[in-house]
This record gives sequence, C-alpha cells and structure tokens, in this order.
Amino acid sequence: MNASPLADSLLVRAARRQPVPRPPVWFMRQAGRSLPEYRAVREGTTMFEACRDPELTTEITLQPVRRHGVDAAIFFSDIVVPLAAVGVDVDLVAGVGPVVAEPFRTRADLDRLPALTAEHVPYVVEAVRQTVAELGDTPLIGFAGAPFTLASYLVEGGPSKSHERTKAMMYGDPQLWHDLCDRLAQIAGTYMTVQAQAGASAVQLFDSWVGALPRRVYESCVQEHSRRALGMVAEATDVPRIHFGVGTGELLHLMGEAGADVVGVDYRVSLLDAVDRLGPSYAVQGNLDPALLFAPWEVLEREVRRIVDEGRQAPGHVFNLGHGVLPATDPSVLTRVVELVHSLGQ
Ligand SMILES: Cc1c2[nH]c(c1CCC(=O)O)Cc1[nH]c(c(CCC(=O)O)c1C)Cc1[nH]c(c(CCC(=O)O)c1C)Cc1[nH]c(c(C)c1CCC(=O)O)C2
Repeated sequence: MNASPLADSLLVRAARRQPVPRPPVWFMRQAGRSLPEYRAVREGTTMFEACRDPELTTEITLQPVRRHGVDAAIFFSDIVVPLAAVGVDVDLVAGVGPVVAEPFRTRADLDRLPALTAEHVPYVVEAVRQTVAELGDTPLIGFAGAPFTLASYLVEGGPSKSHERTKAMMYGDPQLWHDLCDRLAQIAGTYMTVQAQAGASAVQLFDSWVGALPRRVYESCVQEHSRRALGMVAEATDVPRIHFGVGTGELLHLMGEAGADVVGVDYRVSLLDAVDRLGPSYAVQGNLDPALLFAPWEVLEREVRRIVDEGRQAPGHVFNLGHGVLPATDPSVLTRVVELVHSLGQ
C-alpha cells in the first residue's frame, strides 16, 4: 500500500472530509485550448504525440498551475490513451473527440482489448514522476475514463448524444456488455493505479456520459464495473478517489457507493441537494456552470460565493466547474475565480 503523497494538501484533506480553512480549487480541462501557451506548445503535434512525450506532458500539466495558481494539477492525457496503448485503433480528432476505426459490436471484438499493464504506458509513469517532482507542494490528480463512457466511444465508434448502439448492446446482449465492461474496468483501474503509484495524490474516474442511464440500469449494468475500477486503486494505494459524471443528479448516491470519496456534481444540481442525496459519507466537487465564465463579473462573483457557501454545508468540498473549461473561455477570468475562492477563507 503506497501512502498518499501530500496528505496535508487542501485537496486531499477536503476529499477526506477533514477540516480545511477554504475549499481547494481546480478546473476540469484546465490544461487545454483556453490557454495561449497550450496552443503554442501543441503547434505541429498531435494529441497522442503530446500524450506520449513526458517533457511536453509535464509542461502542459504545469501551465494552468503557473498561470492560475490552482490548488491541484490534472495529469495531461486523455481517457482513450490507455485504449490506444493496448492496441485499439483510435484517433483524437480536434473539435470532434475520440474516433474508433472499427467500432466494437461483437464478442470477437473483445480480442482487441487485452489487459493493460504499466509496461503499456511507460511514458505515463515517466511523465507523472517528472510532473510530481516539478509541482512540489501542489497535488497531481490522475484520471481514467469509466467503463460506461469508454464503452460508449468503442461501441458507437465516436461521440454520441443518444448512445443507441451502446444501449442496444447493454439491453440486447447483457453478457457481452458485462464482459466488455469487465475489461474496461481492468484498464481504467490499472491506468489510475499506475498514475497513483508514480506519485499522483488523488484520482478521478470520469463517467462523463453515464447520466444517459436511469438509476435501475446504472445499478444493474454499470455500478459493479466502476466499483471494480475504483476498488483496484483502493487496494493498491490510499489516494482519494473522485467520481464524476454529467447529468447524474439521479445517480449521485450510486456513484458514491461505487467506491468514491468525492462525488462530482454538475451544474444542474445544487450542492445542497447533492449533499441531501449523498449523506455524510462523501465530499462533493463542483459545480460552477462553465458558461458563467462568459457572464459579467458581478454575476460570476455572486455564483462563486454561493457555491462556496453551499460547499460549507457539505462534509467536504472541492471547488470546480460543473464540467470542463470551454475552449473560448478567457483565461484571466479563471485566474480571477481562483483568487476569489482563495480569499474566501473562514
Ligand atoms: C469525455 C472525455 C474525453 N476526454 C476526457 C473526457 C472526460 C472529461 C469530460 O467529460 O470532458 C478527459 C480528458 N481529456 C483531456 C484531459 C486533460 C486534462 C485537463 O482536464 O485539463 C482530460 C481529463 C485532454 C484533451 N482531450 C482532448 C483535447 C482536445 C484536443 C486538442 O487540444 O487537440 C484535450 C486537451 C480531445 C478529446 N477527448 C475527448 C473529447 C470529448 C475531446 C475533445 C474534442 C475536441 O473538442 O477537440 C474524450
């Protein structure tokens, strides 16, 4: 069991529901197209080239920490990096997202999904080590895509709003669905564990699209697989686990039960309602609407203060957006939000 590094950081303390003078703040997608320095270093490099280059990965991960002074870094990678590492033919198309050359539809397709080991991702181990060394006192969050969200990309072949082929497999061939998710759980669990063992202080499991499912189906088709992925991290390390999805108001408690310390809340549900649904055993993360970063400062300031106030009613609160930073966001507004949260100590 690896002890959690930076156990006294605000992030780890808030995640463990220990008292903190103010909430830690970081932003999903804080490293990315909203930053001119990101666009500059990415010029002429594909997303996968950047993800497989430890120097570049380290630089991109550090950029938002330097610029905004956020209380945590998130490792620069993508949820499909471990799928590509085991041999899946997947591309990251700018402005679109992951595109899978041959979508997964039959049992024979499982042969294209071998188990992930640390040897598949040496550049991740190297980049996490370098990043952690350069971050000093700022914790690094490792992450993976959850089985449902990864399965959706594999089965649909790309981004989908309706997830029709994914649901067709889930309802029509449950055994194949469970076998696919079992492999994806191993991949997600290993990917997070590798990052934690290389020095990440926390991990986040992104089940971005699972809000497309009713509670009953989450329970019977998804929860056990996310539980396995999070359980692999818990067995190997004691880093806190964050579990996030979009449109998951109905699923929050089940996502906590799947093995989270912190449940991510999107902007559709108030933190007070989230705490009601979750009870005392979980910290919450969120939940400023990323679109509000385009609103006048007075409006934004009021919302940030409201969220920090609501977070004080939670057993633990990590300030974040309700989903990722939009590419057109003015980065100086993000810096100002960080300064405001930092000024709101008790
Ligand atoms: C669903 C999902 C994906 N990837 C991810 C998720 C879960 C988070 C969420 O719900 O938003 C996770 C992800 N992807 C990326 C990060 C890195 C770090 C960070 O959050 O700052 C993280 C945490 C980098 C990236 N991943 C991607 C980019 C953009 C590609 C580029 O800059 O060339 C980045 C910075 C590509 C990608 N990959 C994916 C999408 C939807 C896209 C965007 C497509 C686009 O609009 O161009 C799949």
